[in-house]
Amino acid sequence: MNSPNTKSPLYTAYAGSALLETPLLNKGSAFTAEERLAFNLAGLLPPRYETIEEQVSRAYLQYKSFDTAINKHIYLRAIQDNNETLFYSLLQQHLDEMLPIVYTPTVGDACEQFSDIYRSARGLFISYQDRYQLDDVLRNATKRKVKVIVITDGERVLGLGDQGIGGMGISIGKLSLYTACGGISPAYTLPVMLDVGTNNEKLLNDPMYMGLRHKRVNQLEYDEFVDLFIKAVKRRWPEAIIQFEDFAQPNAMPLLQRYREQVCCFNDDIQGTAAVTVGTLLAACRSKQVKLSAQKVVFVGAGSAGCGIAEQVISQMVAEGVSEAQARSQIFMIDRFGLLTDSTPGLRDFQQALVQSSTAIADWSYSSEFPSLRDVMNCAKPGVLIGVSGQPGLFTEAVVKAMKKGCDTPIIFPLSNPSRQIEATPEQVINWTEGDVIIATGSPFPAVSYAGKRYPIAQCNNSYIFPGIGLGVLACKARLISDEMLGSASKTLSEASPLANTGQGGLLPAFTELAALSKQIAFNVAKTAMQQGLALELADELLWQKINDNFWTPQYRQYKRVSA
Ligand SMILES: O=C([O-])CC(=O)C(=O)O
Ligand SMILES: [Mg+2]
Repeated sequence: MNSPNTKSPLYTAYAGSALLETPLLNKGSAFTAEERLAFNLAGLLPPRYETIEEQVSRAYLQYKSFDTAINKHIYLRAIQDNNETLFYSLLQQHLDEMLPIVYTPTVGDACEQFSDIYRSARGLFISYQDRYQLDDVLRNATKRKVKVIVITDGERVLGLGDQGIGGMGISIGKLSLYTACGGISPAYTLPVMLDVGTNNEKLLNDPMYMGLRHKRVNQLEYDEFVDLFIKAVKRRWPEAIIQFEDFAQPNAMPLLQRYREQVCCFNDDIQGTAAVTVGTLLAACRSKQVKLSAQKVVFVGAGSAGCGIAEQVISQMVAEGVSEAQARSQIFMIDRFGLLTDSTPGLRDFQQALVQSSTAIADWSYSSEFPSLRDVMNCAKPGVLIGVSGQPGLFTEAVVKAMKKGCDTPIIFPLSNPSRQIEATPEQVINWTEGDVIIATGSPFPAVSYAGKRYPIAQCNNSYIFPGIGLGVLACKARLISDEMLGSASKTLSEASPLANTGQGGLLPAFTELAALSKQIAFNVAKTAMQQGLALELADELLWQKINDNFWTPQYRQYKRVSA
C-alpha cells in the first residue's frame, strides 16, 4: 500500500538503519512494504504500515501524557530529531497548542536548561577554538543546500540574558517556525550557535554545562571570529539568508551595520521586532481610526530593540506626511534612569537621535534627575506605550492609570519575552483600564474576560514577519534585505488585522492563518525588492508560482533506491 503522494519520488542511497536514523528521510512505520524490501528495512520496524495521520495521532496521545511544558518541549524535539516530516505534520495540526511549547515562552526554559535536557545534536555548534577551520566545520553540516541560517551567540536570549551555548535552543525554535509557518523545507535550514564562552557564572560553575567554560572572548577576538564565520558562509552557501538572533546590545547593531550591505542578512530582534510592532501598531491605529503620526509613543527599554522599533515608527510617521523633526519629537525613550534627553550621559550612538530636547520638556514637573515613566505619562499624555525592557512589572497600576487619564483607548504593548518577563499582564492592563485598551504582547497569553466581554490577546511576535520574509527573499533571490522590504512586511501584516478590517476579533490574525499570511508577505516583500533593483525581475504570476512551489508541506514522498 502506498500513502497518497502528489510529489515526485525521491532517490536515495541511504538504506537500513542509516535511513531510519536520518531525520529528514525517516518515515518510521510509514515505510511501505515495497520500500521496506528495497531499503533493507525488514525486521527493523513493527510490521504494520501506518499513514502519517496514524503516526500523528499516536504522537499526540504521547504528547498529551506529559504534564509540564518543558517535558512536552523535550518530547517534540525528540520527534524532530527522529523524523522531521512527522514533527511538522504534528506541529501544523496543533499549531496554537504547540507553538508556545516549541517557541516562546517554553523555548526560554529550554535555553536555560539546554545542557540538562540535551539529547542529541542538531545544527552547528561552532566554537571559538574552531575559528581557523570553519570551512571544515561547515562541510560537516548534515544539510548540504542551506538557504536559511539562524545564528546566535547566546548572549541575550529573549529577556533571559546570557545563556551561553543554550542559545542554540532559540536558533532551533526560530527555524521550526520558518518551516511550520513559512514553508521553508527543513532540508534548507541550519541553526548555528557561535560559542565564544559565557559570562554567566551559574553556567560556568554548572558541571553539566556543555559549552566552552571560559568568559566571553574579548571584542577584537569576537569580531574576527564573526567575520571568519560570515566569510566561510559566503564561500559555502553564497545565497543563504543569515538571521542574527539574540545578540547582546553592544554587538547587535554593529554586526547588522557591518554586514547588511555585504550579505543577505537581518537582525530579528532589531528589524523583525520593529516590523511586527509597526505592523501591529498600524492595525491598532486603523481600528481606532487614528493615524500613527498623530500619536505620542513611549518606549520602556532603550536598547537596540526599542530604538530599532522607534526608528521604524518614525519612518512610518514620515511616510504619513509629518516632518522627521516632528515625528522624533513624538517619541519618548525610557531606560532605567528615566527619559533619555540631550543631557543623558553615556548615550549609545543609536540612541542619540531619539532623545527629547531639554527645551521640549522644560515646563514638565518631575522630581528626579530625569523624568520617570510616570512623569512622562502625566506630562506627555501619550497614546501608545511599548515595553521592550525585559523587566517584569514595570507597567504598574499607577503608570497605566495615569496613561488612561491622558488619552482615549490607550494602545499598550508589553512585549518582553518570555511571559514571565512581561511589563504587565494583559489581565492587569485590562483591569486597570476597565477594558478600554488595545493590547498586544510578545509571548502568547490566553484571552481575558472582563465585565462580560472577551478580549483576545494579540501576540505581537516577530514570528508574524520572519517566515514570510525568508520565503519572499528565496523566491526572488534578493541580494539584501532592505528597510523598505521590512516595511512592506509590516504593511501586509496590518492589512490582515481582523479587528481593523471588521471591527471585531483579534488585532492580529490567528497563528493558524500564518502560512497564508507568510505567502502574502513573501509576495509583497519580493515585489519591493524588485522595485529596488535588489532581486530578479519576475512577473506576478511567476512570483506566486515560485512562492507556492517553494512552500514545503510535511508529506512523505515515495523513495527509490540508487546505489551508493
Ligand atoms: O523569540 C521571540 O519570541 C521574540 C524574540 O526574538 C525575542 O524576544 O528575542
Ligand atoms: Mg530574539
